[in-house]
Amino acid sequence: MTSGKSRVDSRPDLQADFGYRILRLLEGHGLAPSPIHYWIFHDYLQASNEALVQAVSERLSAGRKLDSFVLHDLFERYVAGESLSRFNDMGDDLEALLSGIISLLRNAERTTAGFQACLTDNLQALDQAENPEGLKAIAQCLAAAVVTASSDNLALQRNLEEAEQEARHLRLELEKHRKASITDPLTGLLNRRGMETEMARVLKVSDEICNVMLVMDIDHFKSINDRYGHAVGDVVIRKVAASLRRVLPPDAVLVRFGGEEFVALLSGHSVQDAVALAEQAREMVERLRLVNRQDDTVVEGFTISVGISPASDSDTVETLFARADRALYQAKHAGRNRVVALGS
Ligand SMILES: Nc1nc2c(ncn2[C@@H]2O[C@H](COP(=O)(O)OP(=O)(O)OP(=O)(O)O)[C@@H](O)[C@H]2O)c(=O)[nH]1
Repeated sequence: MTSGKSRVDSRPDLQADFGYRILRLLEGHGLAPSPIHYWIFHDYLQASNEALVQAVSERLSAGRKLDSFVLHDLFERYVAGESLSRFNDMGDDLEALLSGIISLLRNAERTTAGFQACLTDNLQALDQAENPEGLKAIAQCLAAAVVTASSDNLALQRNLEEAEQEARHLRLELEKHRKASITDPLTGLLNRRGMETEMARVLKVSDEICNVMLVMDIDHFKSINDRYGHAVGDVVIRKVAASLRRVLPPDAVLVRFGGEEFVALLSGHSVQDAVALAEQAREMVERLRLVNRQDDTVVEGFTISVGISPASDSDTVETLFARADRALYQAKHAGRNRVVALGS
């Protein structure tokens, strides 16, 4: 087995050819074309994962077997642990898996055609058989063809079932990792990575609708951390996030932008609506009281400032954010614990 350096071409004929090369390798190693097996050989042939290529090459040059157990282990070590962005490429791998399954079905078609040809030949021979010896030979030949065809079919069925099960598992994993990669673990809100995709989608689909962005920041948060400690600071961030979630409409895209800063995109709301909602959120946060369980002291006096800007038709997430952030700066500059809206 050798590792090719070429990237997979997106043309369907070349993709199918690449798929066939992987399937031939799978066949050569007596492995089912399951997604994980497929993936390992795919990355190996593509030489896209250096550590994996090295691990596979070492095994092969040491004459060690590549069985399903080894491939699952390689997957855990060198593929599943890679950066989450790798999961975005999984669509391509699943597509390749599909072409693998199609090729399996073609093989099955060929087996069935071969079986039919054997039946036809033997039926003709049956007409011409003149003695019991000849009949016996035909019967033996037919029996052998039936056994081969049914064991081929059984193997195919097993391979397809295994592939289907793993494809389902991969799809669930993919969804789990996709969600984790765009979620902020402290608050459960979208993180910055999710912000770009989700907000760009809203801006794109709702050209005719009024979109408004809010940028919200906890005031003097550094002093909360300094006075009560980082753990209490984290609880404050969570409480503020929960207040924002409660006040803002359920379809608002709400993001923890980082640290103590949050961003929301409202769709189908005027700037006046956004100001009213921001005022509600500001008041709710101002009223929050938190008891520090370590010494029973009450943590209070935290507030938020909010900057608001409506989106124009030509806005990207970045340009809209820059304006709403400017409004936030004005709110901070004017004394904090307030809402400032541009273009209202
Ligand atoms: N507890 C906690 N603190 C964080 C987290 N991320 C960032 N911080 C802290 O948040 C603080 C942000 O402080 P600054 O950017 O100076 O802003 P500020 O004190 O809120 O002041 P203004 O924004 O001007 O009102 C820093 O001390 C960071 O260390 C986090 O996840 N948890």
